[in-house]
Amino acid sequence: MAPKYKLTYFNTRGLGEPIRYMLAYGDIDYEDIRISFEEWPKLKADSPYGLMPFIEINGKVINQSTSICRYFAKQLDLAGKDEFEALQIDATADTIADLRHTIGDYWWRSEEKDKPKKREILVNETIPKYLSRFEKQVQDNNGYFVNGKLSYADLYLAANVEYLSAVMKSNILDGYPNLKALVEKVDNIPKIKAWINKRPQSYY
Ligand SMILES: N[C@@H](CCC(=O)N[C@@H](CS)C(=O)NCC(=O)O)C(=O)O
Repeated sequence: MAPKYKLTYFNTRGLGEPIRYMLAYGDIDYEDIRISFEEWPKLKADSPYGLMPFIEINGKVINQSTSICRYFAKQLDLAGKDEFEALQIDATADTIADLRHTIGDYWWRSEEKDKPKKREILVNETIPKYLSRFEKQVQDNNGYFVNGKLSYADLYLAANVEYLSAVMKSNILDGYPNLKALVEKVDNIPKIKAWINKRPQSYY
């Protein structure tokens, strides 16, 4: 029997969307549980490490969004054909997660008075540092992050772009044509496209 999955996260894209992309790509059935910011404090103490997202798999609860993506990626043949390819894919996804964490720190965990300076550093230094390297990697790999074929790192970028662009209040991929083309390719995979068309609306 197919495992029973329940994914719990805020009603945002944020750290939940990469997992939802994997589930959509694999056409995997799951319960998409969305917790409001008001409800969350009541649930926090009973969650693993007081953080979301987490997934329940046949009654067992597991945290860490990127690990959960990788778990599904392995089942969907998106995690590499051998150990070295898997390492390249994992390193790419973890680097995207690093960028997301830095942007998240600025937006969610900074004092208002510090935000303008932090934003300036992000826009002028941090984001270009990451995206220019990603751009070259995709250019060198025939339109994908690793070895010219789709992997979960590609889905991971695509699933993060709207959230990060919402935080930065501009499309973070402007000026990076290879990354834009990659995201468009991923978002046009029929099962991903169907998910994008039916998913609940959210700003972040
Ligand atoms: N490394 C973890 C980070 C989890 C995390 O920071 N979750 C944030 C949401 S974006 C959270 O639950 N914040 C609520 C809180 O701190 O109460 C992952 O990728 O799953």
